[in-house]
Amino acid sequence: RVVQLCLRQEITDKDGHRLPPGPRLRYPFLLRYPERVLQRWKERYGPLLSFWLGNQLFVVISDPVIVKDLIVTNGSTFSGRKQYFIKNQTILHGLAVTGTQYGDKWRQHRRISMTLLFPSAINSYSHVIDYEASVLVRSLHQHGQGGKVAVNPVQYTGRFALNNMLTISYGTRTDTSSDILIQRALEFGNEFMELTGPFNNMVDFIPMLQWLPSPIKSRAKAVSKGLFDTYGAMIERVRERMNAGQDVPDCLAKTLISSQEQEKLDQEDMCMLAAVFTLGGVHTTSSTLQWFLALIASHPEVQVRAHAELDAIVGRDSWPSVDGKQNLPYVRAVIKEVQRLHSPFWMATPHCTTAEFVYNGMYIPEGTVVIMNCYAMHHDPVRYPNPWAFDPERYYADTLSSAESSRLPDPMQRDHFAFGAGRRICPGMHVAEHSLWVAVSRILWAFNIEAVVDEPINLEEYEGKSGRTPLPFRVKFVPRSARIAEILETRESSETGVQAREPTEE
Ligand code: HEM
Repeated sequence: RVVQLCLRQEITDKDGHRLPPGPRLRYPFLLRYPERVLQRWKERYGPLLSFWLGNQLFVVISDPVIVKDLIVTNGSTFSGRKQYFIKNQTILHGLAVTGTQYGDKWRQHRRISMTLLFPSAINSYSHVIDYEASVLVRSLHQHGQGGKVAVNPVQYTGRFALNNMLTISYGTRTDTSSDILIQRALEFGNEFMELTGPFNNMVDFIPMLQWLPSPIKSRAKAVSKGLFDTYGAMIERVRERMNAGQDVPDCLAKTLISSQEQEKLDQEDMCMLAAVFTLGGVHTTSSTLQWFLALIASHPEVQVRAHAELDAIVGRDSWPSVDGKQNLPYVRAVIKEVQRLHSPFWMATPHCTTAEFVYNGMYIPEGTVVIMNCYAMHHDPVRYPNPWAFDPERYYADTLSSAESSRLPDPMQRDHFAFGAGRRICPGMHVAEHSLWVAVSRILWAFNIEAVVDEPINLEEYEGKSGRTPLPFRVKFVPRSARIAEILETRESSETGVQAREPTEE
């Protein structure tokens, strides 16, 4: 019996189809950097492999064509979510779109959140993202004392991403990067990413452990309570403002409150729907910006090329416009290359089968967790020659947005898989791309981003088990022109139309 518990279980369907090949042992969890293990297994067992963690069967896809065949074309079978004990049951209570089982509730919650995330909806708040980008660049300039002092960018990228999400979710923003709400939201985000890796928690795969008290269970409960308390209170604040007849800007909370009865949403639904923008959109966008800064400071030759393009097309008297993407193909390519080389999620978010399926003679049972192995796909030398190099040139001629690219008939032509695939593809991808564009193009326009002597930036290791951020690092933001401070000054005086939080709640 003990041997059985340690060995792979070979199961077949009624026609004798076997599972995709995989390692002979059954594991209780996978250690840190599981993508490296999966890469080795991919070399050994091929682009569709299977393995067991405790009682859970996983299938790992490392090939874009198989992703398309299974997750996109057969989305009706491959769009479930495993109800992980820690992530989905304890923290998210099976909600928050990302944690919701495939079905009517997921459809309803995804539809509601999309009302704020469609490209047409973004137009109504793109001026806010524009404004937040100027706050970001100005803070880096000020706190970096014009390039004299090295800066750890985490608070600044965090505030940029958080304010964008707070605006969309609650029509509000925070004023300083040391604001307690920013700290708390970033801490929740980091803790959530630490606790919710797809392979790390033994308790997710050995059910009897779920009955025992454990530090990880306590931490998960604390995050869950924090999410409900913080975001629930913020919804109530919007409700109070609406009840008092105040002019509340259009935002998710307002949509939820206005349609609460019609959509039959309870308080848990509302909290988790509102929380997901902050959970899904802040850590991801902020970490992509941090990887951008880590990579660009480590590759001066890329920076020189980007600056040459900016000088030739935009000049130094005004900065890149919100819709100037098509005129700056190299800067646009830098963003895609950052997302390829350092996607925040190497495993996307695991899908789960809602029925059994046979693919090329291999059996995938109902309830199998299906992993898109972005790490392997993003480092495939056939699709990306010299795959470990940071080389934006490879995307120079790619004029498509990531959403357009995800719909290409040939999956080998898709830009990258950082936003996942199929029916669960990231609904925030339009706003994420928009935010990344304004932040990256303007930071590049404003500064030479320089590594600090004797402080090497680590591009190999990272923090977070589900979402990845670089280890702490510092860079210098050296202004590229004497007029930058003046230009930033005039830009930041523009109106946002959103409310800063009341100081009493700091
Ligand atoms: C660079 C930024 C971002 C990255 C890399 C990213 C990545 C992802 C990935 C990989 C998934 C899983 C897709 C799948 O299951 O196939 C996902 C899902 C999701 N993302 Fe994003 N995301 C980003 C920004 C955002 C933003 C800004 C929002 C909200 C405004 C957001 C909200 C969501 C939601 C709600 C889901 C769950 C979708 C579902 O299960 O149906 N994300 N994201």
